[in-house]
Amino acid sequence: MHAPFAPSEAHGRSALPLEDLLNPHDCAFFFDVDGTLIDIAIHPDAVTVPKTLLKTLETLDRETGGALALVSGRTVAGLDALFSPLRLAASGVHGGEMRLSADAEIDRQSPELEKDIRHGLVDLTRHIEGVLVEDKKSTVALHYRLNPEAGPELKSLLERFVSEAGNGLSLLPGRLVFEVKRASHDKGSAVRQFMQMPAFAGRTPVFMGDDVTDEAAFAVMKDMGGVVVSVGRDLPIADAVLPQAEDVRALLETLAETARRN
Ligand SMILES: O=P(O)(O)OC[C@H]1O[C@H](O[C@H]2O[C@H](CO)[C@@H](O)[C@H](O)[C@H]2O)[C@H](O)[C@@H](O)[C@@H]1O
Repeated sequence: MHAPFAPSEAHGRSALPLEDLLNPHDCAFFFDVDGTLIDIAIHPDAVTVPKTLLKTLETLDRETGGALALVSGRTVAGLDALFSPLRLAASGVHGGEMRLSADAEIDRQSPELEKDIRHGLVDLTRHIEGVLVEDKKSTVALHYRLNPEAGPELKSLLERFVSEAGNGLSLLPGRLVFEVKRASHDKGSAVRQFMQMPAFAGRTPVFMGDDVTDEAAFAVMKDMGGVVVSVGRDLPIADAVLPQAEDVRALLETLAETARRN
């Protein structure tokens, strides 16, 4: 495991490593997926979930009594397919879908985006080479990983589109992606809902995330006395910083083993 790149007391952080700071039996765990649990890939469908990660998550979920949730920009159905056969509590499309426990139904927080909006986004960006449109119905992700130079043009087109559409739409930047979504929900609203559930309530919330899209949840951690673990970005709000997803996986393996033994 790499050493965290900001292990000292910068920003008032504890010098203790996370494996010593976090007692899994007292924590509620929230994990962003892409860039946090799994490595970034060139295409949304090209990611892989290591088998060891499945085992680790299964153990942590069991040992915490279900106080563990995936909180992602992907759909919950997409998360189930990726993490199969594991099924966990999950929030999808940036708080737009909630499954409050592993065996619950998926609850949609707002209506799907209208067809003319979704199709309008395809038309608007068709001429930009290397832009991939991922239509998740509740949100539309416009990826430019295949052509990073397209970022500024894409951003300005989408800002105008969202402002002209009105209708409570917002634009959320991510890792070489812009997502058009409703403003009414985000990862912060998702985490607040989980924390009201019996499996999560009364525990210390811990959110691990790598992206701008995780910042709403980071802010909620601060309101709730929780712990922010930032992956790959040294943010003042972070209680700890880990360099990359493989360091998260190694930390979780240690925590799962600790939980299993005690
Ligand atoms: O909130 P997350 O779980 O981090 O999901 C955010 C978005 O992740 C996916 O896109 C990102 O990962 C892809 C695979 O590594 C990468 O190719 C892309 O450039 C990234 O933006 C996913 O496709 C989106 O739907 C999620 O919203």
